[in-house]
Parts: sequence; structure tokens; C-alpha cells
Amino acid sequence: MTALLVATAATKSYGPRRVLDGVDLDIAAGDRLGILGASGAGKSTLLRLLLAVEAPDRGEIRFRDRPVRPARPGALAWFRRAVQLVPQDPYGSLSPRMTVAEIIAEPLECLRVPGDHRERVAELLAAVDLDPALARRRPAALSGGQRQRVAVARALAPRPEVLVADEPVSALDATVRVMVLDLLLEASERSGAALVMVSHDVAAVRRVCDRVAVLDRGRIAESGTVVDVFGAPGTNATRDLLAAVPRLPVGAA
Ligand SMILES: Nc1ncnc2c1ncn2[C@@H]1O[C@H](COP(=O)(O)OP(=O)(O)OP(=O)(O)O)[C@@H](O)[C@H]1O
Repeated sequence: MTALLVATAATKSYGPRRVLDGVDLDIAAGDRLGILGASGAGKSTLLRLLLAVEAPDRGEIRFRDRPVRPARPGALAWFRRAVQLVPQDPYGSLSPRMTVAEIIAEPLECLRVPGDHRERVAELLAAVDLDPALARRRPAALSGGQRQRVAVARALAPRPEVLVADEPVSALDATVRVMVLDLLLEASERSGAALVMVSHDVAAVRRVCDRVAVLDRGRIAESGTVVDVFGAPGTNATRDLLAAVPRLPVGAA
């Protein structure tokens, strides 16, 4: 399968503290990879490197074999179109002053994506199962689940090859979590975009991903298919995560 987003020996320190240490990771077309780890394991830092928001101190990030590093927005537009973020918190991430339609169209405008943006917004609202009448509303008028649907639609807008989701359901009520996880799964299946989902929630990874990499204190402790890694965990890091209280409603996973 075509390798899309690849981290090689990615290392990052903040002051004297090494937060990531030689992380190798590859995301291929069609993959749904969970990056699982306890709080402080380095998950968000790894995402910032994968998104070229920050540069590794050592090692590198490549997309379709092309190195990517933080750069002025115009220079990275090709990469921003290809790799889109679904943020953690739908309350904080959507601009309160913009309408839903403006929010979804924003990446199309910023990244100068050709085509009829209005038509694309209508298509995206349908894809995430939002009533077209919501297009003129502002985020304050929406529920948490609806806001996360808007965030997914926005991420899908430029037809990315990889969707990166950062703890996409941790800010939501338990009842809405399963719905949003299923939406992400469906969005990646339908659009053909690979999905990278950071989480500390085993049940969320099990529901959405087919591969998992367990991050422990800045290193990949183990990786493999969800079935193999969760079926026969090879490290204490994985066993501890599996022993943690399930976060999805009983019977949902
Ligand atoms: N910009 C920064 N400056 C200094 N330290 C940082 C910075 N970003 C992260 N860290 C530290 O790096 C470590 C890993 O943080 P990171 O947010 O990547 O972990 P995480 O696995 O995403 O944790 P959580 O699940 O709690 O979000 C933490 O100890 C954190 O305090």
C-alpha cells in the first residue's frame, strides 16, 4: 500500500525533557491507525510533528516521500490540503462568529481549493448528516455532537488523503461519543482518507481503528493490528491501558 505520512526516528525535547524519542510510524492509504498512550506519553506532541506544526529536533516527517517542516502557510498549502485535523474540542475549535457554512468553507478558501464552494458545503453537510438549514447558524446554536460533525465536515472539505483526529470525543458526553466515532469511521471509509486517531481510550481505538501504536514515555512500546495488540498485549503500557475503565457506554464497543 502507498505510504502517505511517515515519521522516521522523530525526536523532540522541551528544554531538558525528551518528550519523543526515535518514533517511527507510517500511515498508508486506507489505514486507520490509533495512537494510544497514557496522559503525558507524547501523543499530542507526535501529532504536532505529523501535522508540521512543529519540527522534530531529530528525525523527519515525510508525506508521499516529500519532507515536511513548519513553513509559512502558502508554502505548505499542498500538505494542508492533504492532511487535515479534526480537533479535540468542538467547543473551542469553531469560531463563534462564523456560520456553519463559513466554517466548513474556510479551508477551501484559505487553501485556494478550486470549485464551487457553496455546492461543496452542501455536499459536506449531507455527508455528515447535518440539516442544510444549520448552514446559516453559528456554533452556539448547535449541540456538542453537531459541532463535532461540523468539525469533521470542515476537515473533509479539501478532500484530504489523511484525517488526523486528536482525542476527537474526549470533550463529548458518553452518549454522543459513539456517534462521533462512527461518523469518523464512516467519513474515512467513504472519502477514502486514511485516519490517524490519538486517544487514551482503548474502546475508541477498538471501535474505529484497525492498527494501533502504543506510545509510552515518548517511545512506541508496541504496534500492530488492533486484534493482535489488544488480544495479546506485549507490554505493561498496553496492559495498563486495557485495564483502565472503559469510556464508551456498556455494550457499545
Ligand atoms: N510546548 C511544550 N513545552 C514544554 N513541555 C511540553 C510542551 N508540550 C508538551 N510538553 C510536555 O511533554 C509531555 C508530553 O505531552 P503531550 O501533550 O505530548 O502528551 P499526551 O500524551 O498528549 O498527553 P495528554 O493525553 O495528557 O494530552 C508532557 O510532560 C508535557 O508537559
